[in-house]
Amino acid sequence: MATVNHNLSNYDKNTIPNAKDFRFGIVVSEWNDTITNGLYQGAYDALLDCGALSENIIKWDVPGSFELIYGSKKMVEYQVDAVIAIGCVIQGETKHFDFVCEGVTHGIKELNLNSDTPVIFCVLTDNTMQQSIDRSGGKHGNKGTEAAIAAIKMANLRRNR
Ligand SMILES: Nc1c(NC[C@H](O)[C@H](O)[C@H](O)CO)[nH]c(=O)[nH]c1=O
Ligand SMILES: CC(=O)[C@@H](O)COP(=O)(O)O
Repeated sequence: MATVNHNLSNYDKNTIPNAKDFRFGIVVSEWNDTITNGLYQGAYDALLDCGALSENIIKWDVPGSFELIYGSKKMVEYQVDAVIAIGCVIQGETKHFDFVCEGVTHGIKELNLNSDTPVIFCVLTDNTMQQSIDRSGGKHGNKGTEAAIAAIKMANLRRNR
């Protein structure tokens, strides 16, 4: 279901495990930082709202979305319960968009396959800046909020399965 038809940023805390015992690593791309900062704030606020402690949320910045791969790998080694990789890739004039999106998607998939720590994909891949604005605290919600909820659920699955 497309985001425009369903704002997934609204969550019911009664359906989400308490996050008080989990440590989270958040890796944030500096490209399009007005967007990525909005995504980070949405994720941070949701983690706290669901019981996470601020001292258990570690934030690292990387230059661009492609560097989320290495940054997330290093964060996994930091012994957190889940990693959130935050980026915003916006179509430019060339095919570079395609390669960055494909690369970061594949890289984060590999991290999930090859480590025991869930890495949540919170990378916007948009055609326009407006689409990014709408999905980082705008009319279509905040993908950072959604990523935080996914991180809590996956950290809980990792702990209890
Ligand atoms: N155009 C965007 C980029 N490009 C930079 C790459 O992510 C990477 O940092 C560079 O290729 C060096 O390895 N990154 C974004 O996050 N968003 C963009 O729109
Ligand atoms: C995703 C990108 O790297 C892209 O925004 C860069 O813009 P351009 O394709 O015009 O060089």
